[in-house]
Amino acid sequence: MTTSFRLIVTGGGSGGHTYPALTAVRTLRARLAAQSRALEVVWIGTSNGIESRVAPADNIPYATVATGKIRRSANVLKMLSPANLRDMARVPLGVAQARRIVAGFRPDVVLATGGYVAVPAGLAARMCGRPLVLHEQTVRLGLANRKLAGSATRIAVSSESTIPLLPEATRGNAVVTGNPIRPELLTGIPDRAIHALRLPGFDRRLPTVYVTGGSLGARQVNHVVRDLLPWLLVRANVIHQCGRDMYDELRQQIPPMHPELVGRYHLTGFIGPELPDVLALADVVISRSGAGTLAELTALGKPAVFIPLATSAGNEQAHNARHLYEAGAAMALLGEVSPETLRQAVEPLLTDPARRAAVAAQARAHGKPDAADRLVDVILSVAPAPLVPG
Ligand SMILES: CC(=O)N[C@H]1[C@@H](OP(=O)(O)OP(=O)(O)OC[C@H]2O[C@@H](n3ccc(=O)[nH]c3=O)[C@H](O)[C@@H]2O)O[C@H](CO)[C@@H](O)[C@@H]1O
Repeated sequence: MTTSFRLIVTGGGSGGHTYPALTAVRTLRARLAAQSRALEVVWIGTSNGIESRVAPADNIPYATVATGKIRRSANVLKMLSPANLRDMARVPLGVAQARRIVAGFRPDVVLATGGYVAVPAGLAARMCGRPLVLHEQTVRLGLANRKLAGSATRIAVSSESTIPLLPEATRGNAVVTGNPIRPELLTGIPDRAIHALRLPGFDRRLPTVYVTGGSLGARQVNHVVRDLLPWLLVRANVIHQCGRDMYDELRQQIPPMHPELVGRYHLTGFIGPELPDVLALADVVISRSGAGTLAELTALGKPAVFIPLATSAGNEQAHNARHLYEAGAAMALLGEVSPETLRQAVEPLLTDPARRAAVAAQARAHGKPDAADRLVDVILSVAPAPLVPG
């Protein structure tokens, strides 16, 4: 092997920030291995976010730094709440800790994928003079990436429509890569999901609906699906991912139903390694429109009904959902969210296979399955040239 490549990756808090980073690390590792180079990597994340489980499971050395989650509010008194003041005081500590890690490891590149933990490591990259690549999953920059944009060597974005929204001085550094998705998501096998999740009551003559509220689950999606279950389960099998924290509460609220219908329903907090197979089994998806899920569903060409998070900053999820809806690539609840509006949106996808196929084809046309490779191109392009033994 010649010289190894050193990467610091930082980002997390939710699946949306974590999985693109993980996919970039794996893709970079494979690319370097093909050139007989090794990857040395350290992930700087939070102590309890999804990344704290995902990175060690992939044998990626993991470090935490003090972070401050600033709770934004128009109310000055709320901004100055004890929790916010305590968290703001942690930011300089986190930067000092991240700086020690960056100075000691001397990475060729620092990759930051968003979430408040990315701020100290991104600032440390600049202080130590290391190239910083940001990756943004959504159309408008998240808070962490906005803070770091001026320090970035390159800003990798998921959509062309992000570039005009960047601070003017940084637009020249923007590159459209798309949002990396885990390659294994494209290789699922439906029958494996039936065995792995133990679904003997599923009726294979019926379509299967996968319900997902994003990595943390979504109470609104859970409730509207719960209320539509008696209607849905007559027509479909349902796998319902509701979020780890909401599982116990929701389990208690499932309406009493005929045992045959109950057998067609599977409730779970989080789908781990079975996700590729669950997606392969799904004929229709009911989902929040977070950027990660959207990138995955379009790459797979899955017909979906989106229920956007209405309060997300800049109404990001509604924007995502509307964009696909207007292209005929998804159904979306853009106004009232109720069991009845969900029924109206999902019924044509369940009962009309030609309609389902048409929406699926449009969805696939919006996918960018090569985003990880493009992001790795950007990372390699800003790295200092490797030392070649003379
Ligand atoms: C509530 C919130 O703040 N949502 C934001 C968060 O979404 P959040 O992280 O929830 O959602 P995303 O859709 O971006 O990503 C979810 C990721 O988790 C994975 N997954 C999900 C459920 C599961 O059981 N198993 C699993 O592996 C999905 O496959 C996907 O890779 O980050 C996104 C990307 O910055 C933003 O667009 C969202 O607005």
